Amino acid sequence: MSVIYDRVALIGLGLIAGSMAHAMRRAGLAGEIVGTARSAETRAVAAEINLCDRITETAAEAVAGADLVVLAVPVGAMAAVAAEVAPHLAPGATVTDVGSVKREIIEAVGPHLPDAVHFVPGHPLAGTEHSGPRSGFAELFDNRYTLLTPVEGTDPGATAKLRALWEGCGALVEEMDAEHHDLVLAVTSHTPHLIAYTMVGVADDLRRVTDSEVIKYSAAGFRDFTRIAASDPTMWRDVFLSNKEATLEILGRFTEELFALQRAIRTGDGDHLHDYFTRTRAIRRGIIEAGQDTDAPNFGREPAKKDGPS
Ligand SMILES: NC(=O)c1ccc[n+]([C@@H]2O[C@H](COP(=O)([O-])OP(=O)(O)OC[C@H]3O[C@@H](n4cnc5c(N)ncnc54)[C@H](O)[C@@H]3O)[C@@H](O)[C@H]2O)c1
Ligand SMILES: O=C(O)C(=O)C[C@]1(C(=O)O)C=C[C@@H](O)C=C1
Repeated sequence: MSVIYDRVALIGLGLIAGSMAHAMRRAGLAGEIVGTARSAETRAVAAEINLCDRITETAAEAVAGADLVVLAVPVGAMAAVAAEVAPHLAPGATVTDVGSVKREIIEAVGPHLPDAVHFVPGHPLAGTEHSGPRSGFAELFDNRYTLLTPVEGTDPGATAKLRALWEGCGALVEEMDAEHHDLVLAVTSHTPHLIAYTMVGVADDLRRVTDSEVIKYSAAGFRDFTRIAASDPTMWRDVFLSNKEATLEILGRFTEELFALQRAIRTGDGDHLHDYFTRTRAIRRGIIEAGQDTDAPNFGREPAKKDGPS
């Protein structure tokens, strides 16, 4: 594969930016990768593991002369970072982000950017519960979707170039309206995370079951919940605060279904439970048939990675 952007600036050097750096290098997609992070410790680790070709102290320095700028910080920090880099962006550059929520980022980031740059928001649907500069790996995006949510009037050439970069990183790319993205992700990612956080919280609260019993006897289902519930607290706080409406809508539906199942258990309605579980089993089979097998090595089940500073 050949170079798509001469200089890519990564703002924030955690799981996603780190994985992009590895994936871009794997395929030779960037002439130069420049990275920056707000903490000196993160920058030092990134330099130590040679994550980027160059590390700068400030975001302003990182974006100078870059033809692609990737905002890879928590959703709630996107606007401030955009405001900081805006005066230093090269005319004609593309700015993208990797945030898990799209509408609020577009509203918060868009107004800071000069007319002379292209803003193409994005979201790779791939991750792990780890964070920080040591957690990234080149295969993270392989065969996983990245959704681009360009706003009306975005230059199709800028979107096509970003699509090529993500494809070069191994991703399957689709375009989607930001509002719809936020609803879909509330169903497939945000609410499931909230449920995992809750279930692990319940186990923690249940004083009749000791912590050591939770650890010793944790069955596979609960273990999966604990992996998800170990995800970065700042990232997930921002996701829920930013995707409030869609998450609350899905949570409302979830609660209704939960009450129906609760009632079926109380009244001994085995048919209801059986029918329900038959329907949900078919969804899992559909995911596997579509090639998005959650047991595949790249579905958040990579060998343990160390969390680094973030
Ligand atoms: N982790 C996932 O599974 C996943 C998947 C897809 C998208 N995302 C999105 O990608 C973005 C980055 O997530 P990540 O998992 O790489 O996070 P991370 O914690 O691994 O890295 C975040 C980086 O942002 C920096 N940062 C944190 N707060 C900041 C602030 N206030 N100002 C400037 N920099 C700040 C940190 O120092 C770090 O370098 C988030 O917006 C997240 O929603 C995450
Ligand atoms: O496997 C995981 O750790 C994830 O939860 C990754 C996951 C997801 O929900 O699928 C989490 C948040 C993102 O915005 C994208 C991907």
